[in-house]
Amino acid sequence: MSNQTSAKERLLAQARLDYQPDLVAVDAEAIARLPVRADRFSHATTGLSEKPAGQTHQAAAAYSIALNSINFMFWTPTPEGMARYDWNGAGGADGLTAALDHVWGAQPAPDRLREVLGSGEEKTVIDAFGDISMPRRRAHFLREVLRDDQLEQAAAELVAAGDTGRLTSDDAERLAKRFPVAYGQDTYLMRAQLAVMWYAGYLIDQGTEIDCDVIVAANYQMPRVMRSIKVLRYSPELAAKIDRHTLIVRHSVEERAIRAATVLSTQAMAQHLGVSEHAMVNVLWKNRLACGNVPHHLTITTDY
Ligand SMILES: Nc1nc2c(c(CN[C@H]3C=C[C@H](O)[C@@H]3O)cn2[C@@H]2O[C@H](COP(=O)(O)O)[C@@H](O)[C@H]2O)c(=O)[nH]1
Repeated sequence: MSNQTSAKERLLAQARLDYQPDLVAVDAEAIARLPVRADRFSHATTGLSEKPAGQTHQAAAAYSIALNSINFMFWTPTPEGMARYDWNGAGGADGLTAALDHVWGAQPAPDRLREVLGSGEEKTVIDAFGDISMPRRRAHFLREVLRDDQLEQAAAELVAAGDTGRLTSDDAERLAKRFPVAYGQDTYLMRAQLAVMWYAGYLIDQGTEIDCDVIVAANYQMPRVMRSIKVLRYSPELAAKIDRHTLIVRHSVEERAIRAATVLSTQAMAQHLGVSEHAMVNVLWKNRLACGNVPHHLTITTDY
């Protein structure tokens, strides 16, 4: 592993180490049978262009970074399994986005966000987002991101990277280094890459050509979708655990196996279909509600 040059290569290498096909296997034959329909694939449209933060590249980058610092775990364990996060009728990440927009207000710059959520106090998160899991952790993440002019500096860096026409996992790794608490704890850089992908999606919506090279699959929705389309094959024991809503411990062999298989199958599917990995994940993400009530694995984590 001496000549790894990019963050993406490092995270693919991590996935190969964590891969446990006895627990979760990538089904190469199922992938080979996927119909090639390149017309269905595109970048993620996030609606950021229509928001106040969409008025400038700098503000859009800041929004992408702030939002994704707390884009994780939209469920809470309950005796029956779990309860999903909801904000005024919008569920999961969509609910978070709606609540964040409310705090952000009408100005492009993140000043109001800093005013309302910069203190690091748990109560500010509960007031802004309602009944959400891990409010203390989210408050700490926001405090780090909103400290001094760190967010503005990180946004300026992302804008400069975007100006080169190419955004990659290396830009996500830079975010993880700048914000070790909010972004630096995940070996798969899931939310950091999502931040980069949001900004890339914004630029593409603005008509800018961007080569975006990230893999944002290691969350709880992607493995669920991939299981339902049979691209991932779970061991009967692990499948039963997930179906029974048994918690899967963070960093356990099982959790790492799930995340690894998700990353590797994203790469394999994208290669088979001749599309980028972010477009691959985006089409699965958009169709995640179509796989009915297949449960997702429950890991208490701030990574995704
Ligand atoms: N690959 C990929 N993963 C994504 C996103 C998003 C937010 N995007 C949308 C929001 C508004 C716009 O329409 C965006 O498209 C959240 N996640 C991850 O999923 C999990 C949340 O799932 P649920 O509980 O069902 O919302 C959580 O781990 C979160 O980190 C994405 O776009 N791509």
